[in-house]
Amino acid sequence: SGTTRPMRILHYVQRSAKCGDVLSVISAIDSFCSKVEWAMNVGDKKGEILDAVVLETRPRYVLELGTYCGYSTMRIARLLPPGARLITIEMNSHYAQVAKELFQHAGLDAQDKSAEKRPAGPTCKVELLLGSSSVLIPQLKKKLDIDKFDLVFIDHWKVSYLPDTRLLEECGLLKSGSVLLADNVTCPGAPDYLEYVRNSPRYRSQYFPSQLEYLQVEDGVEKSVFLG
Ligand SMILES: O=c1[nH]cnc2c(O)cc(-c3ccc(F)cc3)cc12
Ligand SMILES: [Mg+2]
Repeated sequence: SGTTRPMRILHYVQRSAKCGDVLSVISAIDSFCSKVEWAMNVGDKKGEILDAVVLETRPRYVLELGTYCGYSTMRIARLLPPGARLITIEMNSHYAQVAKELFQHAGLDAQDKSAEKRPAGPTCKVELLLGSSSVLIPQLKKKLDIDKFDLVFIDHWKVSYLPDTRLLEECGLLKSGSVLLADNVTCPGAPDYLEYVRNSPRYRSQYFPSQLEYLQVEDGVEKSVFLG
């Protein structure tokens, strides 16, 4: 089969969203995925919860686990002040490539950190890392000169939610007040992660009920504040 789903999203956006207009790219993805073909973006309903948490947290350092086509990356980036840094990790190189092209269409100042040709240091807001989160998380402090994250959006593979959270703790990447926001804690579900953040004395956790992107199926996001 010729094209992939991410490519079909990209082509629809390139045809129908205004260049340099990140809101029109976000709404074009939502209209494609609600009218033409479902895709695993956080979507507009859970996206509004994400927006509210970003605005409330006013983060300077953000980590996203699971870029996919970059829909939530763009939702977050549009709400960050200049000088803030958004690191997004994707292990699928095709997804990462499509995300980069969507960022370009949106006029988002993004760079592919795995590409050597760009100048060193944070010249822009979004830094896309290609690789496995479990391999890259322990390298963030040294490679990217990051100390702690104010906000982590967890939206990759459900079996990695808990081990990667433990890894963030062990690598000293969370500070008292750091916020974890996890997508899909109901569908497909991340039961071991939920059990951990809801029972650990080191987190104050809150569930925001919503619906699975573009469908009438129950899902929700879990906001967990690290208490140090
Ligand atoms: O694998 C996923 N990663 C990140 N987000 C996801 C997401 O929002 C939804 C789903 C998903 C949900 C229902 C279904 F029937 C099939 C896939 C998967 C992921
Ligand atoms: Mg998701």
